[in-house]
Amino acid sequence: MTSIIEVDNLNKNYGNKTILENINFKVDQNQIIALIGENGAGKTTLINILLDLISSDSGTVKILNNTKHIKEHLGVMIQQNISITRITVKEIIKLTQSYYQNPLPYEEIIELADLKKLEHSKMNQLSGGQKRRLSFALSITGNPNLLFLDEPTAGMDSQSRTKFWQIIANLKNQHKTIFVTSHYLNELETFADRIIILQNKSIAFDGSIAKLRSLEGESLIEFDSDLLPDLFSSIPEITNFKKISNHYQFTTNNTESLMNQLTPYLNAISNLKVQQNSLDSLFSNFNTGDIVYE
Ligand SMILES: Nc1ncnc2c1ncn2[C@@H]1O[C@H](COP(=O)(O)OP(=O)(O)OP(=O)(O)O)[C@@H](O)[C@H]1O
Repeated sequence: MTSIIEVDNLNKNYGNKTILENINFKVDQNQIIALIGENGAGKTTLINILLDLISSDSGTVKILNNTKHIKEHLGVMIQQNISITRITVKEIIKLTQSYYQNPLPYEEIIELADLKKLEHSKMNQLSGGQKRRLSFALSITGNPNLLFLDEPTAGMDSQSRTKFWQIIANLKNQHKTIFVTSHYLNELETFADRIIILQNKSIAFDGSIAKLRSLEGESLIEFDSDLLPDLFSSIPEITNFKKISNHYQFTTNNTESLMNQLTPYLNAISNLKVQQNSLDSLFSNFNTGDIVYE
């Protein structure tokens, strides 16, 4: 299978500050890839390089095998909302359609982006979440094979977010590839096939959430206790250990054995919770060291 994105030995500096160092990855068709990292990790910089909006210092990027008319097959939702006074939602979508040879039909676009009720509103009269939906509408107008979405659901209410992700899942079922950054990790956890973590300028993890769980701990165990941390911190089944005030948080790949070891202390423990490790907690514990006290 040919890769739809190929990045080799990519490096980017701003002045004497290194932002991205030796970035390598490939993306195949028909996947939702989530790029995650803390604020300032370099996600937008990487997307902007992939889109050829800024240049790298070294390395190569191949998008859609560098075929002609790449732009015809690319959809982009950048982080900033664009707003032009006096132009309506309908006008800007129609204008955008005119740039493509085979755009999606207008009715389908506004249906997908849930903009029917707003089609005669002026762009600058839209709320932040509505502007995001318009931005999404414009990104899919050309019926692209590859979609880049930078913080697509920022500012959307929870109903719009749920609907948005259902649409993205449908687009994937139509063999589209979606490359997305977001700080809403619970959304990515449900929909992303692959997680790329950017940390310390490099790709620190690249794989499925199942792989991340198997490395970092399948289960998250939490409880409150005044017992001393030394009682727990050396239990070998713990992959990550965190204590914040009297709140304990463990991750493990062997829940049963760990629970057995907690049994003698149960009457000194309250609010015990055992759950599958979420992407949110996997990410916040990722590379923080095995034992953390705050
Ligand atoms: N034009 C620029 N000139 C100098 N430094 C920049 C420029 N653009 C970004 N940076 C720096 O590059 C780093 C990466 O920024 P970037 O916007 O790519 O991060 P990000 O992971 O997308 O962050 P966020 O989650 O906050 O959107 C930051 O330290 C930022 O200050």
